[in-house]
Amino acid sequence: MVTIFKDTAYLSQQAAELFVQAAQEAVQKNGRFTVALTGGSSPKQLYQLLAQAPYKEQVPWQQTYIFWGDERWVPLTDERSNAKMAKELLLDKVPVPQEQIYPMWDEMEPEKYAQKYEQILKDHFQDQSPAFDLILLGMGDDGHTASLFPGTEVLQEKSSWVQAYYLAPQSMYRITLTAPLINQAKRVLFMTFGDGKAQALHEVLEGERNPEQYPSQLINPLNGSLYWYVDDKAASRLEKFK
Ligand SMILES: O=C1O[C@H](COP(=O)(O)O)[C@@H](O)[C@H](O)[C@H]1O
Repeated sequence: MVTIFKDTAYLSQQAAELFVQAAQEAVQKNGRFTVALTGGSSPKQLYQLLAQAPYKEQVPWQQTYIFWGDERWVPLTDERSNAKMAKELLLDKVPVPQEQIYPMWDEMEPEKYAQKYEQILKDHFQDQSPAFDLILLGMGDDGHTASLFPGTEVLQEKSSWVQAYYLAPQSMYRITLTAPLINQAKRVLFMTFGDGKAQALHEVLEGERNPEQYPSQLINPLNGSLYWYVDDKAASRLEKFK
């Protein structure tokens, strides 16, 4: 489902509503809410809203488990860290138990940590299917999402849940949930704003299938719902969805 918003404040408000709904439903059904956060600029307003009334009081934080969709492989004190941003804008301001927060970082080799993170997820989901209640995603101007970048090997991944790899153009390691795992989610929400994303958004939603170039095309939950919340700038090249 694609929803086009005139302003990003309203878009983020609707994203906060969806977050609350997903959290309340999950807790009512299964006693806990499992969410993967995203990094980048797109979720910042959402995180600020969730840390304030009325949303702060509506989310069952004590039953919430926080994971990440991806991370730049930098310490948690580094300005580029997706976890640092979420911590400062949201997690330090809400009563989510510390032991239920799983940042994607440790003092070890990234590939080893990817295996460890996968095990953490296996322990969390145990014998249930690894279906996040909600995964938040952004999309870069190049069509990447999470750390699924154009032309990278991780796009071919069919079985593992978490992968880390060196992203040469950025001279850094990245760690990411893989598309097969993301696609198990009950809800996936992309938030995408700005002119810079218009071409990629058009290609992802309306272009020929080419996930090697536009990895966001890989995201299509098997049994869940896919939401695209976009602003009118990002939507400016869409034809079918207007
Ligand atoms: O590097 C990243 O970029 C994407 C997109 O970021 P945005 O600034 O365009 O919202 C983000 O979704 C991802 O988590 C992050 O690692």
